[in-house]
Amino acid sequence: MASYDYLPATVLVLILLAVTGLLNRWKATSRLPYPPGPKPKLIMGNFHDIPTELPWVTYTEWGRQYGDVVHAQVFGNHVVILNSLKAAVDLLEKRAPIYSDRPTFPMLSLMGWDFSFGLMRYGEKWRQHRSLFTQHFRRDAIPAYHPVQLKKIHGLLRDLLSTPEDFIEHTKTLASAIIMATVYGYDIKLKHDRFIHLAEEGVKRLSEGALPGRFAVDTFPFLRHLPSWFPGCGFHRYAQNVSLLLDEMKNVPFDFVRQNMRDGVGRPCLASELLEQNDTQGSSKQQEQMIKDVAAVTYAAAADTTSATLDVFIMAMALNPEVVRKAQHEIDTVVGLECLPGFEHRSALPYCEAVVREVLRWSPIAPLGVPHATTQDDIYKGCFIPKGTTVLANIWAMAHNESMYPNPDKFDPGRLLNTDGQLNVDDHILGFGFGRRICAGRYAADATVWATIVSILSTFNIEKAKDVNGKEIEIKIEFTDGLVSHPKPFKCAITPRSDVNRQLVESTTEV
Ligand code: HEM
Repeated sequence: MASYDYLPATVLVLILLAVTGLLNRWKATSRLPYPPGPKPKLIMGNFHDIPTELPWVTYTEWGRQYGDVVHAQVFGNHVVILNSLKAAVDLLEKRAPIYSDRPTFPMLSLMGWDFSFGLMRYGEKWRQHRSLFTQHFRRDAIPAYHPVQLKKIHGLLRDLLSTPEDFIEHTKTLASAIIMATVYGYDIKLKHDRFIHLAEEGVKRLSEGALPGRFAVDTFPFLRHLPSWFPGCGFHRYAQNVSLLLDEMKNVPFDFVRQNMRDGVGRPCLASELLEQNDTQGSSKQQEQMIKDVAAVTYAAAADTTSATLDVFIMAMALNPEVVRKAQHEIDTVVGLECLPGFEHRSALPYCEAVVREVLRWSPIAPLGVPHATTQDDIYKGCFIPKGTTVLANIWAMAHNESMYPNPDKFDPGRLLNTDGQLNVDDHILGFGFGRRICAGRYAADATVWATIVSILSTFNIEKAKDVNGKEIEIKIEFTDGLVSHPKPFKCAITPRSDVNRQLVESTTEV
């Protein structure tokens, strides 16, 4: 047939194009070096140089040795670490169109976790999901959540009154309770809550499954095409189980919302609002799936981050009694002793605001943010950054930069205030990340964290715990590894400031 006559020529042209492309790429790469970094070994690259424990500390050290932008390579994959705010702003914000992708891991999509727009590739689907989320979590939408946030925070105060030693459990419950109430209109039960169990399991399997090196398929993606009975391919079964769990995690709370809407007992919440819109507009199944996905992302992104931040706050207070006293003095002066603080007091509490900002700076709970990735080759300060590079913002290094924050390990809210006691201009919260992938829930997070911190400070003292001999138990400042880094368990004493405060907490009601 005539069309076959063109085949050899077409193949030749395609080969020529490919060779030219490769040549161009080779020329670019051979002309310009990658950013400086530890010398890679053959095949494995820097696999053995990348630490599994507290990698941000090693990356900060690399920053001192090699500069603000450090390059490493793992089995041919490029990784660039940004150790300064300037480099993060230059690349992740000013060049956002090409630095807003997320790296892909075969295990992530096999498990079904790529439903989350927080981990999704940059593109149209991500844009739609993020925009749906933002409608409900943009700055001016947050005041609608204040009543539910305060109600759940008052529940936390009651929990701290009855079992203060379980404070880590209580901050976790608070973070979950706020999210479940705002997203699904659901009040969690304290023990054995099915929704929370599903959500926690889903998030746990994500951190286990996405752990670098846990499954060979992430290093050798071709393995995904081999059947599950093939030796070393057990990851298929693991992924399938997680995927079933995720389906339940997304669907079960929605069945609850739908049932309540039908019974007319539903409370306004994100899911019911979205479902109503969807029903009245007669939208598609695909639209409903997007609503379920976006709602489910919220739990995954919000619960752990918020509770870890509150645990950092409690640790910082136990270590810094003078900060507790100053903040309490400010609250007593502005709010008085007869009531609990509310959002209307916020602008009159600059010292407390500085405490919140210092908590987020002193120990950022996502020290390396969430990895970004490049969608095009790029050149920065004379160095070549290839398309597909994983880009890590070392938030920990930026927050501990001595020239911006002298004596950075010291917890000192005063560094964020002018001499007149008002907040200084440093209001860039590094802990929320950068550019188009910046934390989409930051306004909700900020409101919850602020209100919890001032509510606890207004009613409780936080001090080091004492042993049976009355000797203070030292607190080790240690954090866990992982995408979200929590303080390692520590003991402290959380006691009501006075009988008046105790009664105030007791007088808050459950309804
Ligand atoms: C103090 C608590 C929180 C901290 C420190 C935090 C921090 C972060 C960070 C560092 C990122 C990655 C940013 C980047 O890629 O540059 C992120 C992403 C995200 N966060 Fe948060 N977060 C917090 C709470 C929340 C809450 C309460 C919600 C939901 C209500 C939320 C929703 C999200 C979402 C959806 C993303 C993914 C954004 C995207 O990929 O487009 N976060 N967060």
